[in-house]
Amino acid sequence: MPAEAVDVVVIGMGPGGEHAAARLAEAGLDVVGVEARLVGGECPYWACVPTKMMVRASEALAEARRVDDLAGRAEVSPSWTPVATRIREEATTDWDDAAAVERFEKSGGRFVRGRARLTAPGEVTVTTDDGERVFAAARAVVLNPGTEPTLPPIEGLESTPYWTNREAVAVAEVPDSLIVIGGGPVGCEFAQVFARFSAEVTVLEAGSRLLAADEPEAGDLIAETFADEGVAVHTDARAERVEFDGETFTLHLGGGQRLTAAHLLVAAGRGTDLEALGVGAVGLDTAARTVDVDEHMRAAEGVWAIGDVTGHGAFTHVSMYQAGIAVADILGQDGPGADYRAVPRVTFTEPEVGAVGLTEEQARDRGLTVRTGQAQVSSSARGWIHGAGSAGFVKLVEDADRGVLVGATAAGPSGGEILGVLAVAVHGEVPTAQLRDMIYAYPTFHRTIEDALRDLAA
Ligand SMILES: Cc1cc2nc3c(=O)[nH]c(=O)nc-3n(C[C@H](O)[C@H](O)[C@H](O)COP(=O)(O)OP(=O)(O)OC[C@H]3O[C@@H](n4cnc5c(N)ncnc54)[C@H](O)[C@@H]3O)c2cc1C
Ligand SMILES: NC(=O)c1ccc[n+]([C@@H]2O[C@H](COP(=O)([O-])OP(=O)(O)OC[C@H]3O[C@@H](n4cnc5c(N)ncnc54)[C@H](O)[C@@H]3O)[C@@H](O)[C@H]2O)c1
Repeated sequence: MPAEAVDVVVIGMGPGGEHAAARLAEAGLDVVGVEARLVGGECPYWACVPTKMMVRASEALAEARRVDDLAGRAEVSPSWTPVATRIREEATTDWDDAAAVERFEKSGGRFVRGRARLTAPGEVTVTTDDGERVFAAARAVVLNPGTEPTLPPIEGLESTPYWTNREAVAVAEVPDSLIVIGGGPVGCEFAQVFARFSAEVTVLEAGSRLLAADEPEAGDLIAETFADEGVAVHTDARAERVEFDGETFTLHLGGGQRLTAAHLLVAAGRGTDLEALGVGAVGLDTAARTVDVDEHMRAAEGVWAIGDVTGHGAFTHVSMYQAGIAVADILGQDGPGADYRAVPRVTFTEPEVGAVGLTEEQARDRGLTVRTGQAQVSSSARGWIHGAGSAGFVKLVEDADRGVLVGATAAGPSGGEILGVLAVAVHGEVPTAQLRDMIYAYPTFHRTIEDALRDLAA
């Protein structure tokens, strides 16, 4: 089959791929964007956007339940209908990407629905419903395949109707009971949402704490909140076998312990099948977990990779940031390379856990002279005024030799928003002495940063 000559093929149109494909097409290149599922990727249809709509609704319930403490009396009768409707109609247009495809085509790109793989340097073969198409990309192939949920090795799991995030965002009704395998960001966000809508939820985490990528204090805080809200958490726990009898899942843990629930959500991490993507055809390791890229996102001669697959943080903002760098490089423009010192991340539980840069442990592992400072939100004037729902803390990680922050966590009410100040401090390497001289508005939650700076100096 003769190859169709093009300038660029983008494989996978997640947030970064869609952005890169459109910008390159607008720059006048002949761009083919290939997407197996929906243009926009995981984020708008099965991840960030619908889950944050769920979180928003569950926070409204939690606030309403605090009325009794603060403002009289409120009866709360949760209903999933407005959440499911919003996700179906507003967020995903019933999981239809027609508008996104049209937007891309208006930018000048050509869209192909299908599954693509590299078959030779510069050559991409796409399997579509109508057969195979081959493209020869003269200038660039951009890989943005994202990740798929990983199935943990639990006997019997594959033959059960377990959920991943894709089924969980699309539910029409809240499950009566739910076991969540995995206490990372995905598991914790879903667990709290469904519990606040009255599901009986159990989280099973193989490691010793929730939110393992964050400061231990963050995992402890979420575990305490879950205990208060009736979410059962089993850490250092692994399922060995699972059965489904048509109504109930039974998970067999080590030591004869069993857990049962009507539904099972697998949130045990994510990965990419690099073999299926054909990266071996350009000399890349098909057995690796991620595609190594340089600071301009170059993975091999004529191949750029962006997004989750690069292993620099599985976040939409990282994918978009990398897309911008790759586009500039492909267009031959000068520009700064990627800088990951201040990657912000927010887990949208309540308390919200915002973090940037290194954790204390990561900073120590790098051999830095580390000083930390910490303060509780509830001890600040605003936390005290706020009352119910004010749990949280700010933790600062300083490179004491240089007197700058290299990492920080803001957990609590609006933790992800307070993080903005800390991200600037880490990114700009603002001296901690200068942060101490700043004026922090009274009485805001972000004044907890000032308290944590005082603790850092003590
Ligand atoms: C439940 C959940 C909640 C999340 N919440 C947040 C959040 O609040 N904030 C945040 O920043 N991040 C969040 N994330 C992470 C975020 O979804 C991803 O980081 C983001 O989607 C960027 O991913 P990406 O650009 O690598 O590609 P993806 O969004 O994964 O898209 C890749 C696309 O490539 C397609 N594809 C793959 N292989 C091929 C192929 N061979 N041929 C053609 N097409 C292919 C896939 O179908 C997919 O559409 C969340 C993730 C999950 C699972
Ligand atoms: N708000 C956000 O920005 C947001 C939200 C959700 C996801 N994400 C991104 O998506 C990525 C994937 O998230 P995730 O939570 O699926 O993955 P994760 O890798 O962060 O967490 C998975 C957890 O599952 C546990 N686990 C693995 N196997 C297990 C088993 N057999 N039994 C019990 N526990 C097991 C792991 O120990 C780990 O703690 C994250 O890296 C994150 O960057 C971001």
